[in-house]
Amino acid sequence: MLNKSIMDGDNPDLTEERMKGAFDTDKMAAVIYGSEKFAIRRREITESISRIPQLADSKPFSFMTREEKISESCRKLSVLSEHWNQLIDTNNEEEALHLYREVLGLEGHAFSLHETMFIPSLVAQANDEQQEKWLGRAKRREIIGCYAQTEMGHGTNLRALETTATYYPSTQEFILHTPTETALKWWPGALGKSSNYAVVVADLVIRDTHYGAHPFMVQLRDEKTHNPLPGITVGDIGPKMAFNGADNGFLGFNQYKLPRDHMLMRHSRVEENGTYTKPPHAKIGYSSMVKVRSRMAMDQGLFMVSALVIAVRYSAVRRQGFLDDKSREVKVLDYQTQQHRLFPSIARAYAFIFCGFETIQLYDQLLIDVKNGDTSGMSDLHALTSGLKSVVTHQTGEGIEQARMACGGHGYSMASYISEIYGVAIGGCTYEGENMVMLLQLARYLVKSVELVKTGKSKELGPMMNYLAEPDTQIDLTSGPEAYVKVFQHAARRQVWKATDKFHQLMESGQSRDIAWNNSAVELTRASRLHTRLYIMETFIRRVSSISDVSIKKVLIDLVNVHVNYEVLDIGTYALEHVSSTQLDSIRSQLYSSLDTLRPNAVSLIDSFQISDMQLRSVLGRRDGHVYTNLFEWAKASPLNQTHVLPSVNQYLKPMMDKAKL
Ligand SMILES: CCCCCCCCCCCCCCCCCC(=O)SCCNC(=O)CCNC(=O)[C@H](O)C(C)(C)COP(=O)(O)OP(=O)(O)OC[C@H]1O[C@@H](n2cnc3c(N)ncnc32)[C@H](O)[C@@H]1OP(=O)(O)O
Ligand SMILES: Cc1cc2nc3c(=O)[nH]c(=O)nc-3n(C[C@H](O)[C@H](O)[C@H](O)COP(=O)(O)OP(=O)(O)OC[C@H]3O[C@@H](n4cnc5c(N)ncnc54)[C@H](O)[C@@H]3O)c2cc1C
Repeated sequence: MLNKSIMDGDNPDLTEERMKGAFDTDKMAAVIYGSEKFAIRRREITESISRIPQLADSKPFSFMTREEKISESCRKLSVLSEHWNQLIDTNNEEEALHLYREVLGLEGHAFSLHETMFIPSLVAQANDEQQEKWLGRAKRREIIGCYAQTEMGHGTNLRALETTATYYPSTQEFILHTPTETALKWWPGALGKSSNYAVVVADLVIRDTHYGAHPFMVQLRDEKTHNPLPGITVGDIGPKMAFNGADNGFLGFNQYKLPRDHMLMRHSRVEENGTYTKPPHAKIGYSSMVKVRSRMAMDQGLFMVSALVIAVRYSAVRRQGFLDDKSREVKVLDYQTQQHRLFPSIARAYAFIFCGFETIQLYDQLLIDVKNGDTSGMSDLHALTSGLKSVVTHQTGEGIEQARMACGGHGYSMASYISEIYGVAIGGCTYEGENMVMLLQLARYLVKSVELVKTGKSKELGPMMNYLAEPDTQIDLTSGPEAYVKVFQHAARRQVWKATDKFHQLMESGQSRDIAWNNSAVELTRASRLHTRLYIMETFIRRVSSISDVSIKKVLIDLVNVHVNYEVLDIGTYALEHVSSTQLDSIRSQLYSSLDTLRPNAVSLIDSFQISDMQLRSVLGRRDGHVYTNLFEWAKASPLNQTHVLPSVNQYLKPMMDKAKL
């Protein structure tokens, strides 16, 4: 059996799709998740979880209030605490994340930021003694931590953070203080009610000199009572668009005293007498953000996949309208418009995940390099992850919204769960740096690269930048996916040069650097997007070329074909400067035929992610495909349907109608 999801009693339409799959979904899972070993571990963990009934959802998330969601995740965390070691290798971050996704879902929980930013901050920023003191406690979950940086008045512009940490040599203490309302920390996940510790980012002040943002380890709550400590104001910021299982919080300090050794001192130091040692790289304190950004291609890819699993399975069982055969309605997946809506997103999701693997590894390597005193890779990774987080979050949002619409009316119901996936995913357009701002960070790097080429220093170009120095060449579109890479290189190069030239010309015309930058900003962000999309395409092709299994490679090449054709058409206005409109027409035809080629493998391609029903939390997207029965059962379970007559009807509607009758 090639598609390992086939089971007796499933919806026959889905079984038919699974029978058509031309490759082994377990083997594809091994490619997706980086190794056969990890793909197997994922399945084992899912299987073990299913044997612990207390880890199941006590009712569908969509019927829970915010308070119930928070209580439910805490209940499960306490159950999990009895089983960590038997379920996962606790030192393996990917296993832990898989466990969290399965059991707790994507709406957030008390440890949302503990694993993703609190522990990584201690790993990257605390010195050995500090790690000795706190890291073990954090890893054993004796304490719960978060990452408190953003303030009500400032998130993007870190240099303007108002919270101060003023050092007093006489007492060898810092005083943490929130000088204004806008200086309140605002947004940090799990800060409001769950965390008792936080890595707090504050402006370091020594003898009236401001040294800028530095990280501090701060206890917020009493370890016995969980009450806020004196001098600390902390609470929840209220409901959000999604992610409501998390208690994003506010935090204020009133002259709060902190011992000197609570500043995280791996890279910068404050001595007892107040002498300050600066870090080896000015932005080394930003590493926790780079860590999360380096994960985002992977995590967003999985968000998009979740929506696609739902939409593709549903499209294979939803029958509406006729094609050739007028005796039976067709599966909506057979419509070209449906395929055009969904398949390019499947391709992007695979591409994002392959990119994600690379950037996660690059971050891990950077961590080792920095520990050994080599900070030279920081700028490259910052530029790459800034562009990547912006492009993948935007395209993931687009893809999830298309998936919702592809499910028609039922997509709009919480039974599909797509609206929640969408709400959580698009948070990524904002967190870890607002997308426009991060595209402009990459643009700085691109502009500097062009300046290197212009001044004859092309040899100094960073990785991925050599194409900026190359001349335009003739493109032969029949030569395979590499030709499409060339189209992207031409388009990205032209846009990067164009934006840089504009910026330079404005400065030459007398505008200050900052004003000229702002007046070129839209063109600069376009350059960053094209550059990043080129990187995604190259990585996708490189990864697929490296695969040896013939049947897996074949279907992934089909997917690459969908990707390259779709992407080039999507940047049509830029591509037109390098390919003729006749060539674009032929790309269009190839896209339509590549959708056709992919069609029989569509369900197997999304089944290969092996996202369990528990993790998916979608009634519409369940593996068994019994959509209508499942939907009806779900609606019957709605709290509104537990009585025939609601109290509000008796209290308001009936008297109103009765009065109208008089
Ligand atoms: C199936 C389901 C699957 C489930 C998956 C589950 C996954 C879980 C996901 C859900 C979890 C949710 C977690 C949410 C976490 C959110 C946490 C946050 O937002 S925390 C808060 C996040 N907050 C933010 O992200 C705030 C965003 N803001 C910032 O990061 C900064 O203010 C800035 C970078 C924009 C500017 O900084 P500024 O200091 O003003 O610097 P200048 O502009 O003046 O540039 C000067 C030079 O520095 C250079 N450089 C800069 N950075 C770096 C770097 N890191 N390195 C190296 N270099 C860097 C720069 O290139 C330039 O170089 P050059 O050109 O001169 O050569
Ligand atoms: C779900 C979620 C979870 C979060 N979790 C955390 C957390 O755990 N810890 C934490 O510390 N923070 C957290 N945050 C906060 C988050 O990091 C910030 O909201 C984010 O960095 C954006 O900053 P901002 O809110 O100041 O946006 P702003 O910068 O105010 O953005 C508003 C607009 O101004 C534009 N803009 C701003 N500056 C520039 C510029 N220089 N050039 C051009 N345009 C500009 C932006 O593009 C945007 O259009 C979270 C946020 C969300 C939504």
